[in-house]
Formats: sequence, structure tokens, C-alpha cells
Amino acid sequence: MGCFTGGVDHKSAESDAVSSQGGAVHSQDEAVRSEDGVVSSKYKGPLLQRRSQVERETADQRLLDERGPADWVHGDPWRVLRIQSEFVEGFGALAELGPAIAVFGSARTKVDDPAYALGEEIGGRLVEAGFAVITGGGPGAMEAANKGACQAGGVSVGLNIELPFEQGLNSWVDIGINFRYFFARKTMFVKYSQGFIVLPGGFGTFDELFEAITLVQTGKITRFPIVLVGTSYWSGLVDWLRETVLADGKISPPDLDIVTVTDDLDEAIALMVQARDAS
Ligand SMILES: C/C(=C\CNc1ncnc2c1ncn2[C@@H]1O[C@H](COP(=O)(O)O)[C@@H](O)[C@H]1O)CO
Repeated sequence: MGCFTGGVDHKSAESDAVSSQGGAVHSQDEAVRSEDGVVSSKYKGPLLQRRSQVERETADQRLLDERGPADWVHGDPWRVLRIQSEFVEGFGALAELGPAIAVFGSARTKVDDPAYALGEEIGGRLVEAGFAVITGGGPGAMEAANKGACQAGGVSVGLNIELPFEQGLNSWVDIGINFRYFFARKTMFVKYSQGFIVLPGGFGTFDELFEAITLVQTGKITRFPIVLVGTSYWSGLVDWLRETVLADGKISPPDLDIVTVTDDLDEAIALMVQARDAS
């Protein structure tokens, strides 16, 4: 005992196992025990361990007994697994959703804001047209669209994002997923909706809007209507896109057609239905 005689040599290791057990041949990964039950020799795949080199601990013991430093949970390799799990959870929860439209808009829209009533109506009408409704699951315009969808008896989805301040899924969400990572969440919006309806909003709404516009412009998504509801709110942005961005050659004339600006909910819903029926 105590000396290192192990090595990676199946043949000699096997013959050793035979001699130490009175002629019995042991397959790989099999341990040789002495009469008092002590493992004196063990194969781990191609590796032979003998005497003091035999690992006595099992993988389960290591897993359950480990009390080492925990800083590795904040490292990128571990993060990759968490990111992966967000995609797995998202795909798993939404794969069988059916046709759906995402509704975006300000988290700050108050219940007495006309945009809130508009959000509720849009949620309800999308359900009547056969769509599930997906929102960011938060307050304001998101809550309004979820409420409209839920009250119309449809499927009301909320893809929430972890934020530095406490907030949860609004109570009108029937299928809710909490994401840590914006990019995983954004993939779900685009992958599981056939179009976007965008109510007045701030930076978060712009982010979602311009991501979708870019995906259509670059051909990453096709037959994907994007409707901005609220002409008085959005016309300044559209004018700037035309008069400054287009005029300066930073976009092409057809790029302006990627979005439709309207106050007419019939038109907004009809564009979503057309896109679904064409696909
Ligand atoms: C500001 C407050 C809560 C924020 N909570 C949010 N929950 C879920 N999703 C959110 C939240 N804030 C932004 N989003 C996403 O961006 C869009 C709205 O952003 P905006 O800047 O308010 O326009 C929205 O569509 C969400 O997907 C407390 O009131």
C-alpha cells in the first residue's frame, strides 16, 4: 500500500485483477474488494487505480457533500447554462401556442389613459380574430392588452423581465415566463408572434419596435406586420424617419413601408389576419 503502481494499461490491469481474485475476470469499472470489503483496485474507464490511488468517494457524494467556494455560479460558463435554460423554458412553454400577436407599449400607461382602453380593446379583438396575445407581462399598456385578451377568453401571455426594482407579472397573464436576459425574451416575442402592435411607449417600446423593424428590413423575418397605433403619438417619429433618416440616405424608401401608423383598430387587426392567412 502507499506506492503508485497504477496506469493506463487494460491488459496488465486485467490480469492483475484475475490474480488478486483467484481467477475471476473483472470487466472495466469493476472494483476488486478484499475480504473485509475494502476496494484495493478499481477501473475507471481506461484508468486503473490501486491501493491508495483508489478513489473512495462516489460522484453523488462529491455532489452532495461539496462545500467549496460558490463564486463559480457567477462565471460565464455557468451563465451560458442559465441562458440556455431560458431558451429551453421559453420554447417549451410557447411551442404549442398557435397564432399570436405581441402588443407593446409603455409600462407607465395609467388605467385612465385612453391608451389603456385601446390596449384592452386590442387584446380582446385579437382574441376574437383567433390570436393569442403576448406582452411583456408588466404594468400599463402590457396589462391592458393582457386584460383584454383574458376577458375575451383568449390566451394571455406575459414574457416578464427581471428588473432591478421589484415588479411581477400582471394578474391578467395566464401563461407567464420570467426572463433574466433581455435577448432570450426578445427571441420569444419574435419567434412566437406573427406581428406586432405597438401602443405609445418609451425606450423599452422603441427597443422592441426597432428590433422588429431591423429584422424585417434585413429579411430575417417575413410577412410580419408592425402597426403603430396612435397617429398623434407616432407621427413625429415617422416624420423624422422620412425627413431626416430617409433624406440623409440612412434608410431606403421601402423601409418606411415596414410600419403602418393608424388609429383604426379594424385596419390593425386586418393586417395581422392577412399576414397569418398568407403564411
Ligand atoms: C416602469 C415600471 C415597470 C417596468 N416593468 C416592465 N415589465 C415588463 N416589461 C417591461 C417593463 N418595462 C419595460 N418593459 C418592456 O419594454 C416595453 C415598455 O417600455 P417603456 O419604456 O415603458 O415603453 C414593454 O413593451 C416591455 O416589453 C414601473 O411602472
